[in-house]
Amino acid sequence: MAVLSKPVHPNVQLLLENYASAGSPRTRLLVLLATLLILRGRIVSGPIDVTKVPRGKRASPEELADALQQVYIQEKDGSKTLLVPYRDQYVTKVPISPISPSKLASDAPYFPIISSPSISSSQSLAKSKSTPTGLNTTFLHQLRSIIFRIAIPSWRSKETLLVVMHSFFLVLRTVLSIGVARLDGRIVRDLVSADGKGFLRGLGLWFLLAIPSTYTNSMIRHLQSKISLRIRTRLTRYIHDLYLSSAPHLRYYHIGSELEGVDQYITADVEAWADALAGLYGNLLKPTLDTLLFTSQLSRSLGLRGTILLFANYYVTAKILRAVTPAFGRLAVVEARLEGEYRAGVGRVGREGEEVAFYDGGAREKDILTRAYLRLIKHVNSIYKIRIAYEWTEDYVIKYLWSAAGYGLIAVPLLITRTKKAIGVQAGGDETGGRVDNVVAHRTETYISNRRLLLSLADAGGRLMYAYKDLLELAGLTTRLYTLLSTLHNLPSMPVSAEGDVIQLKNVDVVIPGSALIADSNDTLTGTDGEPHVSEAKLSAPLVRDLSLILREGEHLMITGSNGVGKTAVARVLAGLWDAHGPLASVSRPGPIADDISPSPSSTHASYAWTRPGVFVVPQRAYMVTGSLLDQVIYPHGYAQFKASGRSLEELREILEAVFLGYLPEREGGWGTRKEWRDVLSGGEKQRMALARVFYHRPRFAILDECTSAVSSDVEGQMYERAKAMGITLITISLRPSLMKYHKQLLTLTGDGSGRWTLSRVGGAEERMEMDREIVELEARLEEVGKWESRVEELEGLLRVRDV
Ligand SMILES: Nc1ncnc2c1ncn2[C@@H]1O[C@H](COP(=O)(O)OP(=O)(O)OP(=O)(O)O)[C@@H](O)[C@H]1O
Repeated sequence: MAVLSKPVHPNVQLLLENYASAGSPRTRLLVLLATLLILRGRIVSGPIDVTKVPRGKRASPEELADALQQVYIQEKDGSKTLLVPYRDQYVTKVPISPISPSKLASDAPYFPIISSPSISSSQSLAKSKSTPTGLNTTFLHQLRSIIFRIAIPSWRSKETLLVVMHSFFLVLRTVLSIGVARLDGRIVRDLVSADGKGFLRGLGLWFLLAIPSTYTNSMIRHLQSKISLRIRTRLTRYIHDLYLSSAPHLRYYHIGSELEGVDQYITADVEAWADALAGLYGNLLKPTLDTLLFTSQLSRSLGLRGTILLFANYYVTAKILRAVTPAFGRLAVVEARLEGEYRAGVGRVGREGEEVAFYDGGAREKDILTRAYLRLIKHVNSIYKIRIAYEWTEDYVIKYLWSAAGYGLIAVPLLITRTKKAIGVQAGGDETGGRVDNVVAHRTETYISNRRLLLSLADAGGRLMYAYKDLLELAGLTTRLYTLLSTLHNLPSMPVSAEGDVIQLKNVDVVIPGSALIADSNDTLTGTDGEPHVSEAKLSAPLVRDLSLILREGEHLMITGSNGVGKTAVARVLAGLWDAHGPLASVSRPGPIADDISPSPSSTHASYAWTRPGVFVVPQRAYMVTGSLLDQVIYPHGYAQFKASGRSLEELREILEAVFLGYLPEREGGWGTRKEWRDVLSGGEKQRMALARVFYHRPRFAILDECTSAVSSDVEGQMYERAKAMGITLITISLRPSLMKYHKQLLTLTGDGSGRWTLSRVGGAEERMEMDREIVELEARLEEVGKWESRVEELEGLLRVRDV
């Protein structure tokens, strides 16, 4: 274990030696506690996977600059070490090991979708697995899957060590509580029997015992927070790996239609679940232990009758409280959902602020947000109301009923057993006054100890009841978390298309996925690969029917057709975002290819080895990533990949100049400037930046989806020519006829609802016929010009006559 491999602290060495030579058990106990105090720091710092640069060693400016640009070190085993700047002077190294696909695949069977028969087949995946949230076997199954597959995957994990330490301190606290109860009784006994020395000794011990007691309390809180944080980290990393999976899964893309408010699930729900689980362990273990130990302690002095009464008390209490406990789990689920809706509303206004401002839509947005907030608050208020009755009953039962029962139980030994003995002793007539005092002192000691134990017992009972409520809330949160995980695990992935040198679509029906992700066993056909495939009968009419085309390098294609006809839908199929339907459908795409690239035809820079992506899509809405100006150009690559590629800033500047954005680094204060680029760049600048990415990556095929609509025609033309000169084959989706001349093929989607399409060569017979038709039309119109002119003259003549 890493903790034990560290050199032993000199103070610990000294204490261990003292421990060996210590005489009395009490001294040994004190030495042991002091040793634990010193070891604590080392044990607790053990499970953290953040290695700090040694204290005092500051990072060099280069290291800091690298860290600021999010550089990571790629390790040999495939993991990464992220360099995170901290306190402006240090760099923290955070090792990140991605979860292997085989681990994800082996976990998938543990997260099946639980379908409810009451849900109709047309409802989505997530809705179909809404399960009752209570303490039932479903909950246990879900909890077990999340804990043992993700949160604490192995008994040798650091989380286990933390749980063991937490358990140790929880037991220690209970043991110390019993010690305190005993000592309390002893002090009062010495006081009653006027034993000054004993009283002072007891007081001294009291202060000594206070040290480990208070320390134990703070350690319990500390370890609980640590466990919660570690569990949250594990879950978050796991979910990130699943959620942000690359093709063919693209779960972040497909989950949108399945689960609303995914951000709420990933952020707030994961945190709440980790907190609830870590808190519940302590809240359950401690009072359970307390109840067991205190009960065994009490039963010694209460005798059989008292013990039976004590258990009768427990039974009645549990019955009453179960009857009045509301469905906290279900309430927690609804609260989390409403919280998510409100949060999503606030996020939307933040994102679309400018659009809302142009419409001056603040008042309308306020209405929407207020409505979402009021729905949430109404629910939270109703929970508070439900809680009043529950907490009132709980307080009454735990505080007053238990205390009354406690008095009764204490009276058993005092009034019956001991009184008889005392009377018997007094009746003997040979007792001295001192012995009577002794009896009273012992009776007081028993009373004080028992009373303290009973108070602690009442406290433990209260905590157990709270833990029951927490358990129900955990059940609710578990349902939410499980819903997220099972949805992520069960999203059908797109079939991997064949790789070739050309883009080829054969007999493809382009269909809106809508009902395409129902993984219900009744509606889904399972393919030979075990992945769920969608029943064809469920799908709506195709936007484009039986599409077949082959696109070789250099055969630039333009896709056109009226709005909403399905042009982008074709691009989605080409990019592998949508499935290709049809009994004989097949898609093949070119894969990445290694190439030696010289930066630009005119450049003096040395050429470099570069892997050109097969297909690169520039979407209709320009996307700006969080990060520096440099990050915008190289997206989806990061700074580390840029550095590793050996490409230079000079080359990036050339690329920006090619898209007429050469002024940006100066205007924005350099390549490293971080801004909200979505707002800083104009619409046209964002579109040019998107083309700069195409020039940077140099894909074999680039799909440009109306991504130059805000760029002036001359600039657009120059960018098109440059892309072609770089050897990029263009697939342009556009309604602008002026772009046709840069392409060799034209795919026209007719858009009459039949899904028909035509593929023609630009400048080919069909296009010439089209032009001829247009010329005939225009000539016919020109012939009418003479008639219109004479009519104008006629009208002007009439007006002149009227004026006279
Ligand atoms: N995720 C989706 N869910 C439901 N319908 C969708 C979805 N995506 C697209 N559609 C519908 O499919 C049709 C085709 O959409 P597409 O974006 O391909 O149109 P387009 O031809 O590119 O139009 P435009 O020229 O306006 O960009 C539209 O009617 C659209 O409403």
